[in-house]
Amino acid sequence: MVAFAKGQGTGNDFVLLVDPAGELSPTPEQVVALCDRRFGIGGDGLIVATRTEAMPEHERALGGGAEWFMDYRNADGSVAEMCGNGIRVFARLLEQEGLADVTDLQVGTRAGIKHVRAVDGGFSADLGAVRLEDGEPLVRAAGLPVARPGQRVDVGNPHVVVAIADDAELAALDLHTAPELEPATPGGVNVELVVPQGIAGDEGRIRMRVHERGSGETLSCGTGAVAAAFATRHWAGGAPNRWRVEVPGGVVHVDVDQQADGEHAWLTGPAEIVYRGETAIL
Ligand SMILES: N[C@H](CCC[C@H](N)C(=O)O)C(=O)O
Repeated sequence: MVAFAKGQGTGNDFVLLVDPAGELSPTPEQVVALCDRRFGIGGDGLIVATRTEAMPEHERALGGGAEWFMDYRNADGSVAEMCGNGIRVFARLLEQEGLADVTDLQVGTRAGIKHVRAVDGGFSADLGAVRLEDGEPLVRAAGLPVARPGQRVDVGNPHVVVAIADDAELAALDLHTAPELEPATPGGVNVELVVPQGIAGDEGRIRMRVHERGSGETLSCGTGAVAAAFATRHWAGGAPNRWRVEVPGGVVHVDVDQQADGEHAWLTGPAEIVYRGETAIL
């Protein structure tokens, strides 16, 4: 039997393993079994905490000088570069295990080293420079009256953000099946459907739903919230720098931070370890 933790951040939930020496190396089939909500533990994804030195050479290079590496897998067993909600829950687990000082933590990921800080009972993570990309794929979704052009956003993982007319149209979307993109994105893409809610003071507000690559509709997606904020800010003319993003599972905040290599996104929100157990799946 192998010990695991179950955690969540704004309803994006994860199975978590602490595997310092990288001995578990779960197969895609085991990830699917762990994330299955009937036959397994259940989760939108799996997070494995491994010492960067124990990761394969490619990941070790990406993880640089960070002591711990966040190895993220989607519920379908596919590997993703980054998980914005997950890195907060990852930090919470390291804190509870006494494995790291999380007041100011560097985490290795397949999208490079990320900086995480404990704030106001949750965590704030610098997800790195966010890039708006060319090409406006046409997006079709069940319940969306007409196909709409989407904005491609790179948050270390790929996203397409689509503006939705209003809350009623957002609620009417059926995201049991993945939105269809034209042209399609090789390897799949995370799709955020967003209703701008206006700007209050220096804070923009949006409401969104998300269909995640490799997991389906989730209650929240951290990198997706960043993508949605950056796309909406672009459509609004490049301001403001602070965004409140309401997702079905709660609220996260996105702050734009101009750094030498571009506009970074700080993603802030809660993180909770809900329970612990042992599994026979591994
Ligand atoms: N499904 C995403 C990874 C999980 C991202 C999401 N859970 C987040 O909080 O960023 C992908 O394949 O890129």
